[in-house]
Amino acid sequence: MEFTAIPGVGEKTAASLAELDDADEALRRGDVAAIARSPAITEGRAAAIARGAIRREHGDDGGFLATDRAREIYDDALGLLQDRAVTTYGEKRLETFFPSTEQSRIEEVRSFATTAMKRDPEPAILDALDGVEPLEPAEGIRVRERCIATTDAERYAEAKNALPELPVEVIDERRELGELGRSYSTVYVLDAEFAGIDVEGDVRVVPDALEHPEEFVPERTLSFFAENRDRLLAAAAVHDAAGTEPDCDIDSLRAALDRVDEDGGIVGDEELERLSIAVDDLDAAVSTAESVGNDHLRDAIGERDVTIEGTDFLSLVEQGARVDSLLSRELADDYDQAVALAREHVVDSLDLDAGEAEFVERVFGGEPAFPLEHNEEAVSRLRTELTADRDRRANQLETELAAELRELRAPVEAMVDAALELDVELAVSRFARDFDCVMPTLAGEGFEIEGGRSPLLDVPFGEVDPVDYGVSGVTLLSGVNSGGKTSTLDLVGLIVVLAHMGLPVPAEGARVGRVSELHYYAKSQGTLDAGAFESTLREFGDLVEGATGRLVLVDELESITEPGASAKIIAGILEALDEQGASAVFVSHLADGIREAAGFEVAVDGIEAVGLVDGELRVDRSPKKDHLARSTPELIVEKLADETESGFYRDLLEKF
Ligand SMILES: Nc1ncnc2c1ncn2[C@@H]1O[C@H](COP(=O)(O)OP(=O)(O)OP(=O)(O)O)[C@@H](O)[C@H]1O
Repeated sequence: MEFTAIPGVGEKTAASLAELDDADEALRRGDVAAIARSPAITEGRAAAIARGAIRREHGDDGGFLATDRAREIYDDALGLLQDRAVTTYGEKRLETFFPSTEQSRIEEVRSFATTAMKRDPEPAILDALDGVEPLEPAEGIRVRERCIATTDAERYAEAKNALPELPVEVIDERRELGELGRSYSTVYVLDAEFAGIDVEGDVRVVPDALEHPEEFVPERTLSFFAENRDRLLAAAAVHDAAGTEPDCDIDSLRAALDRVDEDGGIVGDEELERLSIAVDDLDAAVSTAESVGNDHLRDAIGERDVTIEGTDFLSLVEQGARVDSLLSRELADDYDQAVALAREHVVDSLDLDAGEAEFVERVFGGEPAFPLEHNEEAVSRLRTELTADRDRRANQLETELAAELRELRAPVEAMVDAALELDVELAVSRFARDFDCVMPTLAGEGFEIEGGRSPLLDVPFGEVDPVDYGVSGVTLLSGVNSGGKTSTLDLVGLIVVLAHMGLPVPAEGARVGRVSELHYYAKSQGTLDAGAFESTLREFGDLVEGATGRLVLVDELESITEPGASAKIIAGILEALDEQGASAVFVSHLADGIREAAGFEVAVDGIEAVGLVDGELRVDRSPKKDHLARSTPELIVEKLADETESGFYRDLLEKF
């Protein structure tokens, strides 16, 4: 796919997308997590890019939500869905659902939503989802004990690129390989001509290393699993709770994770643990061994009567001769024993094997002396030996485990993706259950809603009265104050938006005709000044141009100017919309005036008060078709006329 062809994607973002493994697939599926894995793309931006890509694929021009209020209704719908997602991924992924004009897109989401609605959002699954997040690649790995070596400058650059975690050394001659062999626990040589070379250390000739670099940095795989451990276990728990079968064998995954520590190191290998402890405790062991030897010598000397010949004594006094000579003669056996004790302590306390013990021979020994002292150079050689053995052992185990884990990499990614996708499905399912939704039919003109209940009202959802309402063509909606006219428009807007998103709607039944654009105008706050009035009129002028296929919802447009002028303007707009076969619902208190001014028979529906109880209106929330509802003032005058003898109220009533 040409990424720059996606709306909102420039050269820079396209380059970031190109770095993804399978950007086309991620964009097609709206996989926000995969898109956000690309450098410099946040999750929020990823959702916008995915939306752009989906629009492009389905040929959607993105113009469905044509006004601010229409966009607000969409935002509210999205908010209700997002409130029901557990993961941030789920929230972002839901943003890739948008009302579309294209049948193919609507069908795609409808089939997703139909499956989703069957899912049972059990609390155990929702709890488990809490820890699931998209997997992160391991970063910041630096390997110091192994290196890559090559004689070729070009391969050097390739190696740096393919294996950024390892030091890469350029060598001129084989002698240098020996030096590297001494400095690193393992050297990987890229040049085939060194095959069979015999140099000190662990030097391996691996000419095809750059073709499968991950095998040479097992840390990459191990860190990936270590860093994502919680997410992986959470995703596994989601599948357990949901009873779904992920692609990956969860038992193998758990067993493998038990073998990796939180830093990506190996756990549970006795030999590696022995070597690691030996390296760490070497200095302490040598120092204690020295004390053990010296304690022995001190006791031996203390218990001994030393006879010193006169000449020796003189030579000691006159020439400052050292006591060592005396020691070697008098205490040779005790000294040997002290050395043996010290060596034994090092070997035993560090649990050294026979080969390593040989190095200890050189740590304590030599001519008898007091106090007994260790040979630092020998300690250092032992340390180098133990460290190299430890690193080699670790590398061997890491390589083996990483090879096993690499097999699991794709399956665990699929497992986490499936868990995250389940969150999106469960959000849709919870939305449908919380608001008693049904899948609408998309057919015909206008809309027909049965038992619709808006979740956007300021009353708890349980207390919302169901509304039946259907419109085909152009209609005025009249009704008492606070009867629910605005709420009805909101309900229609919400159901039309959700239906065009491919999602279920909060109603017992709904048929929605496909529309090309939703124009919803909220009630204006008071009369407009001349300039604002002119620009509003221009807006409606544009609206009625090419209005076929549009659904227009307008709330009390009369408030923009004086009632007489308003009625004429509304009548003119309705005429234009009617001529073009658009669907429209205009809420207005000026139904009579509009009808008079209109050049065609304008349909009027009404939200009727069923009575006044304790000064409060009781209304039937479902608009009556072809019925001009009586206004609140009329109802009150009627009440007064009924209650009193006064002819004034009866005369007043006559005037309505
Ligand atoms: N279907 C419903 N179920 C329960 N309560 C409702 C319903 N519809 C509206 N209401 C309540 O009535 C109130 C007024 O509704 P709304 O603003 O839609 O009336 P309106 O007819 O547009 O009023 P006005 O003529 O003053 O603009 C809402 O705030 C809500 O509390």
